Amino acid sequence: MTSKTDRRIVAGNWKMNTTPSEGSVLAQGVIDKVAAPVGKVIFGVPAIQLVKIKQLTAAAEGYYVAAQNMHQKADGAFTGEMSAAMLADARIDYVILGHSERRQYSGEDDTLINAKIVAALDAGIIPIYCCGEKLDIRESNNQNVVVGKQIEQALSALSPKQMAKVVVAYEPVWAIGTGKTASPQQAQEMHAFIRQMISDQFGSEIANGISILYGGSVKAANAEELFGMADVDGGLVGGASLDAQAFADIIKAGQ
Ligand SMILES: O=C(CO)COP(=O)(O)O
Repeated sequence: MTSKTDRRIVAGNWKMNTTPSEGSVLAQGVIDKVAAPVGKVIFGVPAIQLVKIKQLTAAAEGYYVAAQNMHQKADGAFTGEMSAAMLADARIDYVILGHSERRQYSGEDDTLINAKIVAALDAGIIPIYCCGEKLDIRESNNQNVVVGKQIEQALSALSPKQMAKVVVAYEPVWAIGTGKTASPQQAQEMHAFIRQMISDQFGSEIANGISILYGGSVKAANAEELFGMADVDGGLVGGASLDAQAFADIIKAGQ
């Protein structure tokens, strides 16, 4: 049976921050501070840094690299886009898909995100699928309805074999970049709900093997408590992943 430690992932989402020079210093700083992380550590870096950070992490056990987006089509006249095959050829391990900032600023919906997830899996890239509700939905206590629908639209058409590879990140929009964190209990409730949904459709073995990460104002001070919850397998960290010491402390939280 898969244990919580097997599912452990701490991923940084640098978003549109760091120049290539700064990014290399940041990634190396983290690697130097945490030589053998428990579980996996992922750097989600700007496209221009993917190859360089992959080279830098190649010799560092436990470290992986994620793209922050990807196009759903195999190739063609899509100026400015990047395909799954390009990521696979560069040996990029993961791709963050469906982040709320892409939903908000680039109009991505779960039908499109599903197509991207399938394209990533076909190329051997692991999707980190982001879901999460906005503040008004949380205030009206409809978070399970909204997140349930996101999960269903983005993931329910996958085969069990495909689903077993997906990483899910629950990122309540009201907690992203706001300094407001979901309480450990709120995170646990939603993560348990997501795992139950996956179990209902794909079976308990697949559901128990999947990593479900929490994202939204994770920092060293709250990581241990959040990651200590039964269904919180780690984090997708924005702002705090831009500081080597802060991110290193989060990687080590609760270990
Ligand atoms: O969006 C996030 C990670 O993808 C979370 O960002 P913050 O950690 O800055 O709130």
